Amino acid sequence: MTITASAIARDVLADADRRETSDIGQRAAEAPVVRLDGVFRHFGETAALDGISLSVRKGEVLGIIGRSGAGKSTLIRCLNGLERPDRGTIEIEGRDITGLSEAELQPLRRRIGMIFQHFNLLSAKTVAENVMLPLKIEGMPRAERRKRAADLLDLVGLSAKADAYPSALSGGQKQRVGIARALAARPALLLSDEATSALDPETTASILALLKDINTRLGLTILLITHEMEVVRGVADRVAVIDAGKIVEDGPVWSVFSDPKAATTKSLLGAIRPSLPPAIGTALAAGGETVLSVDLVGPEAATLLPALSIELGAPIRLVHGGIDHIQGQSVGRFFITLPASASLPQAIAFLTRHGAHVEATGHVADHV
Ligand SMILES: Nc1ncnc2c1ncn2[C@@H]1O[C@H](COP(=O)(O)OP(=O)(O)OP(=O)(O)O)[C@@H](O)[C@H]1O
Repeated sequence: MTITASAIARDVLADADRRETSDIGQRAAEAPVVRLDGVFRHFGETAALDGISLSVRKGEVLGIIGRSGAGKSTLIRCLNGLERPDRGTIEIEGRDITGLSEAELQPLRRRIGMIFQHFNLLSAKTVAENVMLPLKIEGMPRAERRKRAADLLDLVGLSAKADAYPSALSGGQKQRVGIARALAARPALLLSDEATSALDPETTASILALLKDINTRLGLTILLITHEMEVVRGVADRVAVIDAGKIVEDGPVWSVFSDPKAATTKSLLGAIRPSLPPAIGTALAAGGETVLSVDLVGPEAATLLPALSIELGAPIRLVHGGIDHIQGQSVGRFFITLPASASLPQAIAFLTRHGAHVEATGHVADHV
């Protein structure tokens, strides 16, 4: 579905800018939208958060990924003030929220729009009424609320469903309503808590495309909490991997995907990063073949293998892998074998000279 640029996009942007220079002030304009510094939250012996330091810049989409029990929910609860850290600071738009009273937290919570796995829509209210609810709580006049809800439903491509009830919507449509509602109060941050986990892959892709569209057109900062690398890959600029309450890896998505360092990252990437199927590896090794795994990021990923063939004067065989495109980068991961006549050291030297990371497995000695 294509969502055309609408007045709401300009309106949300203009409003966000006004807030920045008036309500929040110059300090906030320069500060990250979210900043955590040395945040600890222990439950007895369990370190749910074990010294988390993290910043989310304005306009950035940050994916926080971790397995079950890694500390994601505790992090979310700390961000919206439902949980207080034992130690450390949490700043939202430059303001430390850790010492604030419940009353002081209320306006700050409105700066964070949230979307959830199970949508959390009110079943007795129509789609438009659900979107208007945060504005009603804010005290916005009814006519203004209706106009803003209509604009937001236009933004998420659901104008035709304004008067429908949630029970008449598909999961993807419900999440679109959730997104419209989360944006109603013009938040500084959209916090997505496993928002696509209950959706099928196609609907997930359309929701991620919508989030990316909103991020691009409105400059909205988005924090995605997920256990799925596909979600991070689809929409995030940067990914932070959380494990046992610690950030074990943090970097641009293309970089982490092409060269994961932490064991947790490698394991989480397992399903979507090509790895040589064991049966193929075993068969090749039994046949005395050397398998090279070759990782390369950049435009050369597309030309590297033909160039290697020319260098060696012999055909090489691609047995697994290919080129992925992440954040505009070509991320190549290939598994190749060389003919027995080719020089393995020459191949490795050539690939390394062209910036590839190479590992040899199998009957390496046969070639040397
Ligand atoms: N209120 C609590 N009391 C005791 N232990 C807790 C509490 N909340 C969280 N924990 C523990 O802290 C750790 C982190 O939990 P958390 O719910 O933050 O993980 P998670 O990454 O959100 O997991 P999931 O993806 O399964 O929701 C877990 O070991 C959990 O058992």
